[in-house]
Amino acid sequence: MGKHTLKTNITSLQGDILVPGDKSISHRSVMFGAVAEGVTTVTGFLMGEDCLSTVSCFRQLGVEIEEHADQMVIHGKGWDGLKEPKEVLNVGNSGTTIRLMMGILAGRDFHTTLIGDESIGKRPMTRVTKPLSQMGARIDGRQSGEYTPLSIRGGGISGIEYRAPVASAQVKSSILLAGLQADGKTTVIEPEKSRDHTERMIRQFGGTVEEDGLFVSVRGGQTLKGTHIKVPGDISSAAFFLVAGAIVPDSSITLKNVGLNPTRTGIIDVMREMGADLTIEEIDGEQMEPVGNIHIKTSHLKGTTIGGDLIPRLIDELPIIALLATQAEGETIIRDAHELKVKETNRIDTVVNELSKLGADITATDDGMIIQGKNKLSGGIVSSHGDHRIGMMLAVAALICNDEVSLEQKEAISVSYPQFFADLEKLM
Ligand SMILES: O=C(O)C1=C[C@@H](OP(=O)(O)O)[C@@H](O)[C@H](O)C1
Ligand SMILES: C=C(OP(=O)(O)O)C(=O)O
Repeated sequence: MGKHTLKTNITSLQGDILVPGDKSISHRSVMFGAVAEGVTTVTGFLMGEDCLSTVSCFRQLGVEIEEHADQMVIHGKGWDGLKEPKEVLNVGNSGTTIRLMMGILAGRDFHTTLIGDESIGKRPMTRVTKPLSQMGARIDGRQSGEYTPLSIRGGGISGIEYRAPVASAQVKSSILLAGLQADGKTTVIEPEKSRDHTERMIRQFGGTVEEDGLFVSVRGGQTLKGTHIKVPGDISSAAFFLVAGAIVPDSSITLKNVGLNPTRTGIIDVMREMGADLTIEEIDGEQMEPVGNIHIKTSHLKGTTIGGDLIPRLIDELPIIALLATQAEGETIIRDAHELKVKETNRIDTVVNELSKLGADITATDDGMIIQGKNKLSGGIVSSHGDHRIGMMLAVAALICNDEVSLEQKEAISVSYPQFFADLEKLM
């Protein structure tokens, strides 16, 4: 947990980055592969700590998963192929792992206990335990099922119609995964549309899902069939280089093989609105998920307002967008982003506190932040607070700092982007 001196005063970033696999899609490829019948092969899988937590949990549930240099091979034996684990399952730092897995376990007639790291222990779980209990799963946990450790005994569940109080793909996916095993029909109604990788993947594994605006429904008793998944690059990882390219002088970067699912491209809309010099070349129209190359150059930016149904389309990018806003002309307002408070850290507080240490003019609000732009950043000692996205945002901030910057808890970055510093170096 040592201190790491970051590169500062960078005069140019040039080159190409092959963006690592999408974290959301990598998790789902293992989960769907595990409950499908037959073999699933996955290329482009993200070897980040979060996705490896998913792999280890499903191995403990009796699923054989082979890790090769070029692909993952998952030997699915259907829903009934999952077995009661002998030990507690540890999801590490991964909210996606625990919430989606609860949906799968809700349909399984055996007992499982789930734990995670210190950060997971503070993240709200009744958003999934409540609807899954309504479906008939027996779940308990610390503070009436709000926090880990959680225990679940599933099986014999029935479909529900559920109005989700927050736009969350983890909540939606958890309920849909339970719904695929429930009696009758299950419908989730979201306040705003969240990422739809689960819906796409149900279809790719031969299942059926109905979508009608903010309504998503599945019927129970569906058998899924193993398939091949080609995981695109993660736009949430690309985001750090999109912002770096826009704010570091004399830069020109191409991000290759980036997933361009419209439920994830909020950052592109915002950067264009702010005046970023960004172009996209779409490739390979045959995949379940659209993919393209994004080119970014040093840009003259102006402030903007970000809120409403745009928020779920860029929720994980808000820390790096806050940094972008410090370099824009005028004020940027981020609102309707309460969800930032329940991520790996309270991302409103960590972004505001850490960027303030570097000299940014940024204020926390109840549901977001307000940033005054055209701000020279200085230097200082900052921390990721164990949050990968905060760590990477601070490393990008350092590139434009005049004085020395040291980063504490740098290792958190391996959760979603183990090669981050190696990729950044390539551009210098
Ligand atoms: O479903 C997913 O893969 C994710 C959904 C989002 O969380 P919420 O569902 O809590 O919004 C996002 O922040 C997370 O990084 C991944
Ligand atoms: C919030 C995140 O992930 P998770 O919820 O899976 O921990 C993230 O990756 O920014």
